[in-house]
Amino acid sequence: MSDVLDRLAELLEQRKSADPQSSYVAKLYAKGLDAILKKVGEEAAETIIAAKDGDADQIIYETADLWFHSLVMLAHAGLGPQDVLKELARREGLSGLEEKASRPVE
Ligand SMILES: N=c1c2ncn([C@@H]3O[C@H](COP(=O)(O)OP(=O)(O)OP(=O)(O)O)[C@@H](O)[C@H]3O)c2ncn1[C@@H]1O[C@H](COP(=O)(O)O)[C@@H](O)[C@H]1O
Repeated sequence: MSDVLDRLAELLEQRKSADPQSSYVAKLYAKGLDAILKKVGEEAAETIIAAKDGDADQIIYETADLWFHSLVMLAHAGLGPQDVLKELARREGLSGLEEKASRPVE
């Protein structure tokens, strides 16, 4: 499934040189970092409301909006989904170590 994130990240890179009139993402880049962060904030709030309402379809829809705008924010910072996935993988390794460390010595 991370293929979807990689393909989207590549598209977001291409949009850095696209015409803002022809693309939502190019328009967002043209507006700048504050506009991108505003969208991340709005989508986070909409995701929270959807989760409170408990409607599964709406939770998925709003989370997709939040992930998408977070990917735009990462691309603006010269980063991508693989950077975040690497960090999660690193934590996965860490939690394994913590688990082992907390096991009683036999
Ligand atoms: N995944 C998305 C995606 N998710 C959400 N959105 C847009 O994000 C916006 C969500 O904002 P809102 O829900 O607040 O709706 P809105 O009121 O229309 O938005 P604003 O005008 O307030 O910004 C909508 O305009 C959606 O169209 C997306 N726009 C683009 N993509 C992907 O990005 C690719 C490149 O898009 P373009 O740059 O438009 O070609 C597309 O092929 C898609 O794969």
